[in-house]
Amino acid sequence: MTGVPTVIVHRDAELLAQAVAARLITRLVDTQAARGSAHLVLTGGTVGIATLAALAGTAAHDAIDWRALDIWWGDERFLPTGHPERNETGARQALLDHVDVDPARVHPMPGPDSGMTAEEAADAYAVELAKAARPEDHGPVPSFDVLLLGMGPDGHVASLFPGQPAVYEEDRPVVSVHGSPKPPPTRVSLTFPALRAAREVWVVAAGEEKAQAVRMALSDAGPFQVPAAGARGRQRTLFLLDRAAAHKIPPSLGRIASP
Ligand SMILES: O=C(O)[C@H](O)[C@@H](O)[C@H](O)[C@H](O)COP(=O)(O)O
Repeated sequence: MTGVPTVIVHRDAELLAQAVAARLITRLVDTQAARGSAHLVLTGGTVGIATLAALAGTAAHDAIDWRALDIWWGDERFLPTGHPERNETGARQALLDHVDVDPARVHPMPGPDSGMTAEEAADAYAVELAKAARPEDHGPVPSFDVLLLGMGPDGHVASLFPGQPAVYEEDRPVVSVHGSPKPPPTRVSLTFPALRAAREVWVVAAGEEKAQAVRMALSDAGPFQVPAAGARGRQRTLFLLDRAAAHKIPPSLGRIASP
């Protein structure tokens, strides 16, 4: 797990989404050039989906080999396929329906229409992740090249909410979540062990309401109290923020890029 995250601040939420999309193109193109394929984990939330829309809106997205990209989700609302509140629905509408992905390499988390409970859906996703893992990966999930995370005002990432059972999970890569403080109440989420298998974790946050959680996540808060404090990649962790979300960061953090 890496040490101190790199913080990059952009003028506003719109530029942040464009900049993260551009960064994603470069990262995925470089990864595919080096290894022929890549694993990307998507997030829900307004900033996460805005990033996908920005990616769809730039012609440069065709530099990515969409047929050689495995797409996963960090969490999912436990709702039927096609439900407007599913993270998958948002991702398909914003991006995936507009690029030539290989359907066999798009891995949505199952919903209740699968006939499974949330627990069974979590177990099924863990099996799918394990099938995609290779011997050189660190554990039962692939070494995700980029794992995107939005962050809530309480510092939650994926569906790992402060003090809830899922933040204490250290063995299973995927769990069900009940009683989520952010509706809907039932979800499926990657756990910290799965998040930390990623080569790079990118926490993307915008807005004044995130500033205190950003400050705590970059200071000495613990991951159970502020889950974003536990979201760290094996090689690199980025906090990609707009100025409003960054304005409470302690000066002690050192130089912050602010294009
Ligand atoms: O299912 C979800 O809701 C997301 O995965 C969640 O983790 C989201 O990314 C954050 O709550 C930030 O959402 P906003 O960007 O909309 O504040």
